[in-house]
Amino acid sequence: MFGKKFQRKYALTDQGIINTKRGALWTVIVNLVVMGGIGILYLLMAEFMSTFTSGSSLPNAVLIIALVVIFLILSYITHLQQYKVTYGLVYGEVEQTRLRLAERLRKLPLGYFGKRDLADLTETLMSDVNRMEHVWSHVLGYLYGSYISTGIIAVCLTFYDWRLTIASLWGVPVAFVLLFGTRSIAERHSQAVKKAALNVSDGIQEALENIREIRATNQEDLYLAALDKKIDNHEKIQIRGELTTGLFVNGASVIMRLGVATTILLGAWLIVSGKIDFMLLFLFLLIITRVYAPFDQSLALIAEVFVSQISADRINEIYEMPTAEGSQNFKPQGHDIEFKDVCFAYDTADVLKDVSFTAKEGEVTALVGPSGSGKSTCARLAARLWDINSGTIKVGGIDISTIDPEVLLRDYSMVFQDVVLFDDTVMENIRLGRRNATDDEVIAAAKAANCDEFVNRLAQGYNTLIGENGSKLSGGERQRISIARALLKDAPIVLLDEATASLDVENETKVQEALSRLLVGKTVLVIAHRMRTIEAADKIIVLADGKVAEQGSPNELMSQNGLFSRMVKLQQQSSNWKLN
Ligand SMILES: Nc1ncnc2c1ncn2[C@@H]1O[C@H](COP(=O)(O)OP(=O)(O)OP(=O)(O)O)[C@@H](O)[C@H]1O
Repeated sequence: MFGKKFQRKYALTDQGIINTKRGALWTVIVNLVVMGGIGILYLLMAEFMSTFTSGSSLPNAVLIIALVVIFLILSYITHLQQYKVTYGLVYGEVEQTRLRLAERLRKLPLGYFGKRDLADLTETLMSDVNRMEHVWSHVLGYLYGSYISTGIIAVCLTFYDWRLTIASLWGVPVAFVLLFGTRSIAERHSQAVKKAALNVSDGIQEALENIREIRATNQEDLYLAALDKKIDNHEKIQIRGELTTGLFVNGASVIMRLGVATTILLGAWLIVSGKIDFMLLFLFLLIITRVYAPFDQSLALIAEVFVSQISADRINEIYEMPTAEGSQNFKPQGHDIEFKDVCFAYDTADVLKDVSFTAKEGEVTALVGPSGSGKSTCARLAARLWDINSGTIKVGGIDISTIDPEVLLRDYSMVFQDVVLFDDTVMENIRLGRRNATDDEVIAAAKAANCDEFVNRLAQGYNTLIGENGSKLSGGERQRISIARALLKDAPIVLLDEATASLDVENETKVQEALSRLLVGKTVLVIAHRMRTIEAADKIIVLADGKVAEQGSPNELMSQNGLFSRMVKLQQQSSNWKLN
């Protein structure tokens, strides 16, 4: 009952499955204790009845009180224990599940994040886990414990009268068969509700992210109307879903309770025909009122069990996604980056086709080419941010697909177009480059990246909070923080993707000076549209449509009169830059 399939079905951790078993066990104990109370009530009633009918003496009051007190104490202890196991331990399970998800996400290749949108992932981490929490705490232990205790009670009752046992309990399996038979309908509705809810959160997130563009293009009304439509649709689908599950759940509850009617009818007939006495019917009536109670609670939440299946599937999808793993032992012979026949596609369309080149240690290798030719993709693949489809990428002779990305990235400093900053101070954002750097080292790197000038203007200097993703800073300031981070890290491989694109000429010149100090002796892969940025490159790889069109020194390429020389000439028309 509580095997691996059950664990996967409800996305439980190993500890979670143990807790669920405990919850079910304590539910069985609670239900049996309550049945014991009903048994005491029955015995007392039987004694009183025989006093009235045969005139025997009344039962001993002390014994009655003792039995009631024992029942109350047992009931209190078992309920408390059941509460602790089913509710208390579930919070630990929620924590473990979120940590396990976060750990998985940390190790997933970046390609995964391109395929699933962030609102969807946040939904899994927050709402899906919350929904599972409700099922773990309110349903699983109660439901499975009730199955077991009802089975035990049914066996005991057959010793009294098998006919009445069937008459009183037939409704339970029939109700559940009906409910699980209509499960696919409920699940379909749940899926539709979930999709509509995601559409709403996507719409809200999109509106918040693009608020500037929406205002700038006067699209507010249009956006709100579209969002309104999504919210209305969600409401409509939700009401339809609630009605459907309500119908099935209440139908099942009514069928279960029909057992009371059949027990009374059969019991009355058995009494009239002299086969049982009234007290036995009374016992059955007492018991069935209690047997239905835990099922009622589970039935009310059964819709959640159905919906939870979708949440569990979404959680399992993250658990089961192959992570980017590899050896912890990375001892390359130097840091040459070698691409050999590399093919890569983000989805189905090939972005890189048989790309081969070597970026040598101590040299600056520049990737140039038209927009969309695959330059940034090459830089990302060089750091194993994605895994390639075929070919090999080696660093210092070691295939990087065999190395744990976290270990590999220790040897990389990266400055990309899309700078990622955290809602923390300037100091801590730069320190991300090297966690154990002292304040003085951070400030030295910041000065080298020309951050000092704008940091001194901030209210709390280096201790100023810069907002979500550095929203309080300009594009150029954010880029300089990213460069300071790379300077601080001082890794043997440096990837620069449009690293100075957001800087004005004066700042660019200063930062280029700092960068040129950083780049000495390193393996540098640089991407820039502005030829000025790559004029000092030792080697140039020209990409066109995902293929290497030309490669060589700048002078060699200029003399070939190919794509590179055309690009340089085009830029010369708008500036006076000259090669050599
Ligand atoms: N995350 C992604 N998912 C799917 N396709 C992508 C992704 N990133 C880039 N692409 C596609 O891959 C191709 C190469 O993109 P890439 O960013 O490498 O080009 P690029 O040469 O760096 O362009 P640019 O000079 O404009 O920055 C483009 O067609 C782009 O649309």
